[in-house]
Order: sequence, then structure tokens, then C-alpha cells
Amino acid sequence: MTKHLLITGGAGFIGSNFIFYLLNHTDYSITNIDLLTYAGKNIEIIPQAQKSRYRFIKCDISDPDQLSKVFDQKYDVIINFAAESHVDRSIQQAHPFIYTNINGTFNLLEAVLSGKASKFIQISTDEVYGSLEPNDPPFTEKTPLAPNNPYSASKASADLLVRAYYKTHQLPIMITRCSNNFGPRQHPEKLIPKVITNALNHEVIPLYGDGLNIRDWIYVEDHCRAVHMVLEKGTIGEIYNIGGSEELTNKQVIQLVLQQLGKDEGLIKHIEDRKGHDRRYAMNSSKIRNELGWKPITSFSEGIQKTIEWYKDKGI
Ligand SMILES: NC(=O)c1ccc[n+]([C@@H]2O[C@H](COP(=O)([O-])OP(=O)(O)OC[C@H]3O[C@@H](n4cnc5c(N)ncnc54)[C@H](O)[C@@H]3O)[C@@H](O)[C@H]2O)c1
Ligand SMILES: Cc1cn([C@H]2C[C@H](O)[C@@H](COP(=O)(O)OP(=O)(O)O[C@H]3O[C@H](C)C(=O)[C@H](O)[C@H]3O)O2)c(=O)[nH]c1=O
Repeated sequence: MTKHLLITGGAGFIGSNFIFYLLNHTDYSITNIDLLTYAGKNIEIIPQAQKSRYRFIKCDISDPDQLSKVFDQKYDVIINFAAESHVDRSIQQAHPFIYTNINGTFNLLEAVLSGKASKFIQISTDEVYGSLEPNDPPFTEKTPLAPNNPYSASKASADLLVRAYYKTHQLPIMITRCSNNFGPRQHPEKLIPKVITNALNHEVIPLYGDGLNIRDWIYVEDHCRAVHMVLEKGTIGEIYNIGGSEELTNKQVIQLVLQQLGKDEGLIKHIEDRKGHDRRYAMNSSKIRNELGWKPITSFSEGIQKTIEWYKDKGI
């Protein structure tokens, strides 16, 4: 029987890529709920052939009254992508992060508890583990949570609620924690789309601090494929780390993008560092690789080429 999924945050970067991935690779029916914040701009035209399996409902997951209206049916799975996702904004104003990332997750867990869905997948982040020193081994699923900014603290709080509902109520949950995504449809407030759009517009590229902070980059479609595998084959109660194993300093990332664009490094401008800036993220993904047979297939340079083409086509 066709699965019916409730996807939250499907107008955002990863959620929208995930919906397109599922429509193209499965026969699932999808209900997409999203508040359409400044980051929720990816409500695109669904091809006619797939329209009968897709619906969109504008909804704030933090408002229980709004949320109750989307449960006009029982769902097989809820996948929670909805979040305030930008670290810099969480440093400026943390309230929306607490409101959406914690309260929203709580409301969804309560819905599952009252029988409105058979499974719940929380989309989390490597940032909940905090920061690594240069020679530390990558994060595993057993690394203690040590978030350093309001965004990551709100995501870690949500993860703890999800864990508690599993331990207390045996709720059928799983958590995925992924490293830095890049690809089509990402908001230009984030590093890679900012570099591409600024460079194409001959604008300065701000590089925080010494530019030597390290992120582990993954092409968004590889992340989507991993979440699909977790949905199909994951074990209830488990956490799965997902990483691209492409560790690069921010300076290297910018240089590589500028090279592919044929642009001059003179556009780079060192600016004041981000407060509490995590130095390094790196993921050990051997659990999902060994247990579910997943691995990333798009290299950083191939992914960057596809991403650049998408932003150029969009007319930046
Ligand atoms: N971007 C990354 O590199 C990354 C890495 C690991 C994990 N994640 C996680 O993946 C998820 C998606 O991240 P993203 O980069 O696509 O974020 P995004 O900011 O692009 O999209 C978030 C979406 O959530 C929606 N939203 C916000 N508040 C809402 C609310 N109260 N109710 C309903 N919808 C709401 C927004 O409108 C938007 O469409 C987040 O949970 C994030 O923590 C992101
Ligand atoms: C926007 C910007 C960023 N940076 C630096 C700051 C970081 O060290 C790195 C990446 O920054 P960005 O804001 O794109 O991403 P992170 O702060 O690593 O967080 C991202 O990856 C995790 C996993 C999530 O979970 C977040 O949702 C996602 O936003 O570039 C700059 O130097 N200049 C800039 O203009």
C-alpha cells in the first residue's frame, strides 16, 4: 500500500529537495506543511503526473490548533525538517529558534503519541555535538551533546525530547544528524549560495575570522537518499550520523567556488568572527554505511558544479 508521509518544512532547502527526491523515486503520497517563513520559498510547480500524490498546507508546527487541522488522516510517517536553521540569526535573536525548533517538535511528538502517525523521524544536525579540535576523531552517535549556539542548543533540546518520548512512551522514532548540506534551493544567507550569488554579482564575499574553520560538506541529494534509507530500513530508537567526509576550511570552499566560476580571490574580505564560532565539524558515518548500505556519491567539486548551474539558471 502507498505510504502517506507528512513532511514539515518542505518549502525550505533540504525539505524541498527531499520532496522532489521522493516524488521521483517512490510512489509515496506527500502532505507538505510549512509556515513559509523568509526561508520557505521553495513552493514550486509539481509536475501534473505527480500532483495527485502531493498537497501543501500552510501551517505553523508550533501552534497546536493549526497543526491539528492537518491530521484529517493518519500518516505512516512524519519527517520533521521544519526549523529555524541559520546560526547567525540565532545569535541575533534566539526566540524563533526556541519557538519552532523546540515547541514545534514537542507538538509533533504529542501528535504521534495520540496515534496520528505510525513513525517519526527527526532531522537533526552535527552541530548538536559541539566543536572538534583539529586532531579529534569525527563525531559518532555516542559523542555527548555539547551545543555552542542558540540554534544548535535548540536542535539538541529537540533531540532530547525525541529521545525522551522513545524511552518513556516507546514512541517509534529515529533521529538523523547530518553535516553541512549544499545544493540547489538553499537560501543565500548560507555560505555556499552566498559565495556563488555574490561572486556572480561582483559583490564582496565576507569570510568570518581567519577563515580556517572546518565543515564536512555533503551534497543535498546524498542527504535525501540517506533519510529515505533510514525511513525504509532504519531501526526504531536509533540515531544515524550522515556526513559527506569532505572536510574543508571555509577559505578552501570559497577558493574552489571562485575557481569554478573563473572569478578573482580579490572579492574575499575577512570580517569579524561569528560569536562562539565552532572550529570544526566532522562526521563518522560508519553506522549508516555499514548497517543500511548508504554512502555519498556526489563529490564536492561535482556538487558545486551542479549548484552553480542551478543558481545561474535561476537568473542570479
Ligand atoms: N542546512 C544544513 O546544512 C543542515 C544540516 C543538518 C541538518 N539540518 C536540519 O535540516 C532541516 C532543514 O534545514 P534547511 O537548511 O532546509 O532549513 P531552511 O531554513 O532552508 O528551511 C526550513 C523550513 O522550515 C519552515 N519553518 C520554519 N518555522 C516553521 C514553523 N514554525 N512551522 C512550519 N514550518 C516552519 C521554513 O518556512 C522553511 O521552509 C532543519 O531541521 C535543520 O536543522 C540542516
Ligand atoms: C554565511 C557565512 C558563513 N561563514 C562561515 C561560518 C561557518 O563556519 C561556515 C558555514 O556557515 P553557514 O552559516 O553556511 O553554516 P553553519 O553555521 O555551519 O550551519 C549549517 O550547517 C549545519 C550543519 C546546520 O545544521 C545549519 O542549519 C546550517 O546552516 O562559513 C562565513 O565565513 N561567511 C559567511 O558569510
